[in-house]
Amino acid sequence: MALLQDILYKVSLRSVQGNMQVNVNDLQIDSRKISEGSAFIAIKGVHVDGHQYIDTAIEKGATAIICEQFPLSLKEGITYVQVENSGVAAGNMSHNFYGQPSEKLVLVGVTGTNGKTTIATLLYKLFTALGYKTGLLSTVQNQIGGEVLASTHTTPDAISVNALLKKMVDAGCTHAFMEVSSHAIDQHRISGLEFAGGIFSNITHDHLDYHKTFAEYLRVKKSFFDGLPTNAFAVSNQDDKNGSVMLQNTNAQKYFYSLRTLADFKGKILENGLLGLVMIIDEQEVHFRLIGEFNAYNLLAVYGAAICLHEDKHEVLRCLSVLSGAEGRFDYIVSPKERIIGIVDYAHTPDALVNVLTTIQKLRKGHEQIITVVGCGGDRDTAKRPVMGQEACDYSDRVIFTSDNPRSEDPNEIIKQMEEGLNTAAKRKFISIVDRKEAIKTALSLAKPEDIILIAGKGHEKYQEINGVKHHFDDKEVLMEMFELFGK
Ligand SMILES: CC(=O)N[C@H]1[C@@H](OP(=O)(O)OP(=O)(O)OC[C@H]2O[C@@H](n3ccc(=O)[nH]c3=O)[C@H](O)[C@@H]2O)O[C@H](CO)[C@@H](O)[C@@H]1O[C@H](C)C(=O)N[C@@H](C)C(=O)N[C@H](CCC(=O)O)C(=O)O
Ligand SMILES: Nc1ncnc2c1ncn2[C@@H]1O[C@H](COP(=O)(O)OP(=O)(O)OP(=O)(O)O)[C@@H](O)[C@H]1O
Repeated sequence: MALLQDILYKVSLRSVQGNMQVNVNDLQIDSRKISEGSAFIAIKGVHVDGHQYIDTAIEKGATAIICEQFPLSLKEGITYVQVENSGVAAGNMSHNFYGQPSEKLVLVGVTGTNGKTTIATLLYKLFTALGYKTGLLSTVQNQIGGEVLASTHTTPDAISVNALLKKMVDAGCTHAFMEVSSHAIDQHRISGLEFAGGIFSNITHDHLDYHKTFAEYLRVKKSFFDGLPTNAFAVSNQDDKNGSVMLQNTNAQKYFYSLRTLADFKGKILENGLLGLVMIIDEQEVHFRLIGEFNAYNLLAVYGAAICLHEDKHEVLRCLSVLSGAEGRFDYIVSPKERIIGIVDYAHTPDALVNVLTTIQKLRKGHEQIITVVGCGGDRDTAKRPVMGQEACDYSDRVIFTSDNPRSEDPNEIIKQMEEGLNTAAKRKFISIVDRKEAIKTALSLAKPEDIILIAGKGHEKYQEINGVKHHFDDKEVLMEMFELFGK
């Protein structure tokens, strides 16, 4: 419980009708979650305008309304607060309501098209290994010093973020690492948070269904760094075309990592194989369990951030060397008899798919086939479908197009779009099997000893979303079932 006036600290107010000295029991941006004595923040969303639920919220017990426009008639006994931007207000108000938890933690945000989960998870594991009680907010899961909480978003809404950060403070966490998605930046889910640092991994074509243009996507990502305070650090990828642009207007202390040029955190890959990476970082040769060049970048980003947080470099490298990555990220199992390698990977963007396939190409001995099972999600960026279809064929010997999370779309239509524009060579390599389990089964039936099967797109997910219903589905589980079924 807190005073409305206190919760509105740092919020740009336009006008107020009613008493600011009322106690607020709870804060909500969703009228369906309102309880007695709550404050309801009306936000104009992508689908509907929250302002239309103001009266419903009052009927359910809201006593304070925060909005951009007052409703035509105001109800007695209710405090109405008009703000410039409800999304920004939601961020600041949540921060205040939950006792400004980000200021009591060393909070680091990770943004970029690919690598956020891996980097944030590695930081969580590293700082835990270094002896800190640590929190994590990620696509795969949220963690509070070892306690695992389900995750619904890459970056939850402002209220949930602050509630989770408060839980971390209450549990005695000193550090928190969180993924910062472009949707979250745009929707002000991180407004009001005090970051000790920000990390940029890379930026490529993605989420243009939401941001419309690449320039807008870039601007949104960059605004995260523009908003960092002077005492924060910003660590960026020098080898990404937009790595410098990302930090050009930040007030934070700038640092760069690179595998190619001189940088604050420079790495060199000596070996890149199925047993992991051998790298030189800061003149120290280290063996890592993670696989592939993109993970060399992730490791450098993590190393850079840890150094910015004044950790001892030898300790950091020692701890990093034994860590595995995030679940469903280049997660592989080998069949007992025929040594078929099954890789489950979350790659669901054109860039991530090429990355994982080129990594496999580099790691293969040469005689094995690469069989890829891949689909594209429904109700999301459609432009990537033909691109991913072609890429899968370019970098594999056999490809099976299948269903991902079709959501409200017809999976056959999605697959058709993946098939559109395939070149002649690609047309000879693919088949389409809409049922994902059947597709994996077929991949196994095609596989000869030591072949490599990549199942891309869903990684850690334990479900397949069809028409609003989440059906249990676990790529790795199906893969193991098929290894057994075929006795390979
Ligand atoms: C497209 C998008 O980002 N939508 C997010 C957005 O919802 P919205 O704008 O559609 O909300 P809306 O339905 O228009 O409603 C507007 C407002 O009215 C309120 N409302 C609505 C109905 C009602 O009866 N009463 C009521 O009060 C809603 O609570 C909301 O505050 O704001 C909600 C609250 O923060 C989010 O949960 C929701 O995420 C949806 C579920 C989603 O799927 N988002 C994805 C695209 C997303 O955010 N992904 C990124 C990761 C991307 C990546 O890197 O892969 C993420 O951070 O997870
Ligand atoms: N630094 C990187 N550069 C390019 N690709 C990467 C990088 N790190 C991981 N990947 C690839 O992208 C996939 C997604 O990785 P990860 O989950 O860490 O990214 P993410 O940014 O969190 O994505 P999402 O928000 O969609 O979960 C991985 O499975 C891997 O194939």
